[in-house]
Amino acid sequence: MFSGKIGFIGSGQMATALASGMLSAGLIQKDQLLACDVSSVSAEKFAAVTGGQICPSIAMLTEKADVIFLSVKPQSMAGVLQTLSQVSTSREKLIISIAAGITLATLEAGLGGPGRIVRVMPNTPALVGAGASAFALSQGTQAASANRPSDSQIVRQLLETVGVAEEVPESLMDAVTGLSGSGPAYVYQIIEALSDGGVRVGLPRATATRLAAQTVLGAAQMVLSTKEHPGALKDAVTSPGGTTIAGLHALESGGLRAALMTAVVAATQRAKELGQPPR
Ligand SMILES: NC(=O)C1=CN([C@@H]2O[C@H](COP(=O)(O)OP(=O)(O)OC[C@H]3O[C@@H](n4cnc5c(N)ncnc54)[C@H](O)[C@@H]3O)[C@@H](O)[C@H]2O)C=CC1
Ligand SMILES: O=C(O)[C@@H]1CCC=N1
Repeated sequence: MFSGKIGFIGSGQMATALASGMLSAGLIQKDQLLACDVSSVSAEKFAAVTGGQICPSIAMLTEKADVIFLSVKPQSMAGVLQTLSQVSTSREKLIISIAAGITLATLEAGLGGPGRIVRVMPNTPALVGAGASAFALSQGTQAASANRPSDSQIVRQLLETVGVAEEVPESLMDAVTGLSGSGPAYVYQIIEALSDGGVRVGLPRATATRLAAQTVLGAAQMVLSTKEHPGALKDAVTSPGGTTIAGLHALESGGLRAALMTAVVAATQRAKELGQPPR
């Protein structure tokens, strides 16, 4: 259980996934959840899905919340930081940015100096408790004291409630963004393509999609549970002269592995670009 209030500035896809995951896991109740958004459509959708309270302003949310997620697009961050820096109580709050590319230095500069600031890269499977997040702490985060956990412990608790969480040096946050932040979209394309393949060889669509998704889930669980190298697990599926090696040969001819590696590199590069100040 978490006893404080959690606020989201920006109540879109990722905020809704995190909030819903925390509620489903029983970490918080809906009366501990706040959000504010410039779009009333987005705010109302968040309230309808989560039951959280909508605040009319960033100032009001900041007064009430103990932990504040900055969950706007990177392009909207400068304006949010400017508004937040003018709310005197913001310096006491734990501020967690989930924006791709936005550095701790940019967050500190925008908020008027060092503070309780953390950079997190979550992903949308947090909605179903299967998220993969990484976080990097700024110098101004608080250590534990007799009556209070450290900011690091708070962030880890929030993220581990909705999946796995790794603390990483900030220099690796763009790489995390390119891999696990964007990664669910790569895997959805893989599942869709596998399903298309199943339909191509005669399976009904619903059956094909279910089998494809469960195959991805099962293979991922094998990697995590057995701790075997993925190549060794692949070898265990692959009979000499059998069906799997025929399929793997086709994947190699299509450049699947190179395409996935290039996707991670391209997304990492884009995260770096998003963190640059606009020209
Ligand atoms: N969608 C994803 O899978 C992931 C997104 N992120 C990061 O999360 C952040 C949000 O992304 P999404 O949820 O996908 O975007 P989104 O577009 O669904 O949500 C952003 C929300 O912020 C609101 N907003 C814009 N300016 C605002 C302001 N000044 N004050 C209050 N609200 C404002 C928008 O109206 C919108 O509802 C981004 O920085 C993104 O890099 C990180 C990991 C994964
Ligand atoms: O596409 C994006 O920019 C965001 C960041 C990671 C996932 N979605």
